Amino acid sequence: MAKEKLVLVGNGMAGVRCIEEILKLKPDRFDITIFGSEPHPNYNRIQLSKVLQGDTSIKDITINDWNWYEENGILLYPGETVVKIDPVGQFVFTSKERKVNYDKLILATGSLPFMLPIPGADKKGVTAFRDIKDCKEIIEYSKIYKKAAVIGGGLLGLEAGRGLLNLGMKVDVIHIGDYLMERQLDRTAGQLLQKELEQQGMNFLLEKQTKEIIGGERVEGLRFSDGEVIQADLIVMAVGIKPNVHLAKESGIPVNRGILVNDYMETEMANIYAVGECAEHREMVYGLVAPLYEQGKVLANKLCGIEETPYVGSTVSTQLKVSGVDVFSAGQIFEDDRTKTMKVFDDYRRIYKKILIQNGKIIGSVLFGDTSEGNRLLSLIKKGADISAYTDKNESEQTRGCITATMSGEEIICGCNGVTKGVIVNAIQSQGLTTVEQVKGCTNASRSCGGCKSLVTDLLEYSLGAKFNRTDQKESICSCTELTRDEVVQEIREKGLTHTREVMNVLGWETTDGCSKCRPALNYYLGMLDPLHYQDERESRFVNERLHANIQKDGTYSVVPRMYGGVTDASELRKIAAVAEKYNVPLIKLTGGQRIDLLGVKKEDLPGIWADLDMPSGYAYGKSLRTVKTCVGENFCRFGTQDSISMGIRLEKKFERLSTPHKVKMAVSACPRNCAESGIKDLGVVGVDGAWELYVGGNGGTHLRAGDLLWKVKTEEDVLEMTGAYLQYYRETANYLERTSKWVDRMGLDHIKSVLENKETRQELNERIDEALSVLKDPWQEAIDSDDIQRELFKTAKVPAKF
Ligand SMILES: Cc1cc2nc3c(=O)[nH]c(=O)nc-3n(C[C@H](O)[C@H](O)[C@H](O)COP(=O)(O)OP(=O)(O)OC[C@H]3O[C@@H](n4cnc5c(N)ncnc54)[C@H](O)[C@@H]3O)c2cc1C
Ligand SMILES: NC(=O)c1ccc[n+]([C@@H]2O[C@H](COP(=O)([O-])OP(=O)(O)OC[C@H]3O[C@@H](n4cnc5c(N)ncnc54)[C@H](O)[C@@H]3O)[C@@H](O)[C@H]2O)c1
Ligand code: SF4
Ligand code: FES
Repeated sequence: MAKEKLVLVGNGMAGVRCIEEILKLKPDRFDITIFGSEPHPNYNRIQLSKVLQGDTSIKDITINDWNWYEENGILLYPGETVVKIDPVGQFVFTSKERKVNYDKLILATGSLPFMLPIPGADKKGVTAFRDIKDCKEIIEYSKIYKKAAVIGGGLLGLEAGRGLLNLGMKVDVIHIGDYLMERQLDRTAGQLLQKELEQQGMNFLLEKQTKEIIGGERVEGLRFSDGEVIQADLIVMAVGIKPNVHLAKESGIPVNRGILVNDYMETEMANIYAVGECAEHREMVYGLVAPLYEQGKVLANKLCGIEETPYVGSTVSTQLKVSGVDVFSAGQIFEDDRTKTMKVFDDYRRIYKKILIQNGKIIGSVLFGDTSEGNRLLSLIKKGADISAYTDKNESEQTRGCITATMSGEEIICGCNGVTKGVIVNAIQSQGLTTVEQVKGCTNASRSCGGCKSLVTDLLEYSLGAKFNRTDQKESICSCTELTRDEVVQEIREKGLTHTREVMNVLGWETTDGCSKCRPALNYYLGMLDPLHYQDERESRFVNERLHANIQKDGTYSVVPRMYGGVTDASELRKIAAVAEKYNVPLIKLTGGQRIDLLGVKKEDLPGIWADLDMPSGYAYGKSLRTVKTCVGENFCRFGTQDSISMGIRLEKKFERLSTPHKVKMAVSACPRNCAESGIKDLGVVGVDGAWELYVGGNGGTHLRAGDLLWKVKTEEDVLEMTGAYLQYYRETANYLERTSKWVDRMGLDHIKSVLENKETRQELNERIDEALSVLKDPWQEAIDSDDIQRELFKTAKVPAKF
C-alpha cells in the first residue's frame, strides 16, 4: 500500500512530539514532510531560559538533530514558512514557492509573543524572548549594554530577568499587576516571590502601564502612563503570547483565539489537524508543554487508527525555572464561596503552602519555598482525590510510594519532557536503572526544570522495592559518569590515580575523552589531592587558564599584573606605561580589584609584555586567588583601627597562585565602614579595636550574598592561620566551579565553624595548604623561560578553544 503523505507545519515542540508518537506506533505508515520557519532542527524551547541563565548552551538544547530526520526518512525544510493552504486540492505553498501535496496535514504553528502596540516598540533594542534568535540577540546586547527592562512579571519575564542578571545587566521588571505571576499565584506567594527575587538583585516596578518606548533609533528608556520615565538599553517584552493562527485563518480554516479543534484534534476542514499552542480545544488554549504532548499523543493515535481516546483537556501546573526560588501552582489557585483551604505559612523560613478543597476533593494548590510535593499534589488534583489522601497521618513514606503506585501508566511524571510513568517504569525494569540520573539519561525525565525529580525517585522506590536506596540518589559530576564528585575524589585517593585519562579509564567513563565539564574538574581534584607530584594538564584547563590571560570578545587578551593589596609605585607605573606604548595597548583600565588592566593585547605579544613588565601574573583569569583589596587603614585614615594594607599584602603574598575550585576574592578593611567591601568577598577581613573579624561566603556578583562572620581573631598571624584552614577546607570539599557563597550555604556556616574551631584540624589543613603553595611557580615567568610553551601556545595561528 502506498504511504500516505503527512505534512507537518511547525517544527516545534508539540508538532514534532506528535510525529515521534506516530513513528513509535506506525513507523512506515506515512511519508513525512516537515516545514519549520526557524532554521534549526527541533529544539527544547523551555531550555532557552536555562541558556540565558548560563546553565546550558544552545547546542545542548536540540531534541532531535539533523540525523534524526534522515534516519526516520523525514523530509525537513528548515527556514521555510508555509504561507498558504489549499484545503480542497490538499496542497501547501511555501515562502520558497514550493507546492507540496498532502493526505493529512498537521498545523503546529505555536504562538507568537505579544508585543505591546505602543509608540517606540519597533526601536532597536526591543525584543521578545521566544526563540533561539531572540536568545542570542539578548546575549549579544548584554555584552554591550548594561541596563535592561523586562515588561511582564509572569513566568517568562521573571526567567528572562534572572538570565539578564546572570549576564551582568541591571534589571527592572515592569509589571502591570500589583503582585507577580498573578495568573499562577495568589498574593501571598507572589509577594514572597518578589522578596526573594529582590534579594537576587531584580528591581520591580508594579502597577505600571508602559505608554511609550523612548529613544532615537535605539531604545533609551520607557515612559509610563503616570509620567515616570526610566532608562533602559534593552527591553524584553514578556507580556504573554497569542496563538499563531494567521496561516489557518488566511486559508479559511475556522479559528477563534486558536485554531478550533475537537476532542481528536481535528479542525473543521477534512484531513487538517492542529496541536500545540496554536490549537483551541473546548475554549482553552495552552501555553505549557504537558498539555501539548497529551494532544500530540491523541492525534498520533487518531492518525494511526490505533485507539480513539479523546482529548478532554488538561489540568496544568507551573514551576518557575529560577535557581534558588521554588514556586509551584496547579489547578484552581483562588478561594471562592465553594472552596475551603489548608494553609501553612512559615514566615521565618519563607515557606507557604496552600491547598484548595471543594466537596472534600483537592482542586488546586500553590506552593512557595518548598515545592517537593508539587507533582504529587498535581496527581491528586488530576485524579480528583479526596483530601484524606493527602492528610492521612500514616502517609509519609508509605503514601509517597502509594501515589505513584496508583497512577496509571499513561500519567505524565515529567511535564516538561512529557515522560509518562509507564515509560519510566519500563526503562527501570528493562534496563536495570537504579538512580534518577540513569532515568534522566534513558528517558529525558527531569532533564529540564527538575521539578519532577521527587516523583521519579518515588517511581524508582516503587519499582525497585527493597533494592532501592534513597542515599544512592546522587548528582554525577557530568554525563560521562554516574559517579559523584565525592565518589570520584575518594576513588582517586584510594586507587592512587594520577592522570585524568587514568581516572576516566579506571572509573569506567562513558566517553573516551571526557567533556568540558569533567576534564577541568578532574584536573583540579587530582592537583588538590597530590600537589607535590601531580603534573597539571594544561589541555584540561579552560582557554583563559591555558593562556594565562583573559580572552576578550574580539579575540584579543587582557593582561593584569599583580599589585599586592592594590598598592603600586612609580617604577611599576612607568613599566606599565612603557609596555602600553610599545605594544600599542588600546585600553588601560583600573579594575574593581585595585589593579591595572591592559586590554586589547594580541596573543603573540603576551610573552613579550610579561617579560617587559617583569611583574607576577595577577591571575585575573584563574580559578585561584584573584585580588586582596585593601582600604588605606590606620596609617592614613582617621577611622582605621588596624593596618589593613599590610594585612592584605601578607594575605595576597601567601595565597597567590593557589588553585581553588572557583575564583577567590579577598578584602581587608580597617574598620566596619568597609571601604574595601569586605562584606561581599569570599573572605573579607574587617579590623575592629584590637581584633580582626573574618567574614566568609560573600559575593558581589550575580548571586549577591553578604558574608557571614566566621570568627574574630586577635593578630595578623591568627588571620593567616584561620584563612589557610578555611581556604584548604573549601579546596578539599567544594565541587569544582562552586563559589564559596554557594559552598557556605551548602555546607552550613555552623558546620564550617565546628570544623575550623578545632586547633588540630586547623593545623592539619594549614600543613596541606602550605604543601600546595610550596610548589607553585609564576606562570608568566614559566612562559617567558620556555621556548616550548611559547611555540605551542603563543605562536600558533589559533588556540584550540575547546572549553
Ligand atoms: C523561554 C521559554 C521558556 C519556557 N518554559 C516553559 C516551561 O518551563 N514549561 C513549559 O511547560 N513550557 C514552557 N514554555 C512554553 C513552551 O516552550 C511552549 O508551550 C511550547 O514550545 C509550544 O510548542 P508548540 O510546538 O505549540 O510551539 P513552538 O514550540 O513555538 O513551535 C512552533 C514552530 O512552528 C513554526 N512555525 C510557525 N508558523 C509556521 C509556518 N507557517 N510554517 C512553518 N513553520 C511555522 C515556528 O517558527 C516554531 O518553530 C517556555 C517558553 C519559552 C519561550
Ligand atoms: N516555567 C514555565 O513554565 C514557563 C516559563 C516561561 C514561559 N512559559 C510560558 O510561555 C508563555 C509566555 O509567558 P509570559 O510570562 O509572557 O506569559 P503570561 O501570560 O504567563 O504572563 C504575562 C504577564 O505579563 C503581565 N502583563 C501583561 N501586560 C502587561 C503590561 N502592559 N505591562 C506589564 N506587564 C504586563 C501580565 O500581568 C502577566 O503576569 C506562557 O504560556 C507561559 O506559560 C512558561
Ligand atoms: S574602612 Fe574604615 S579605616 Fe578603612 S578607609 Fe574606610 S573608613 Fe578608613
Ligand atoms: S517536570 Fe520539568 S523536568 Fe520534569
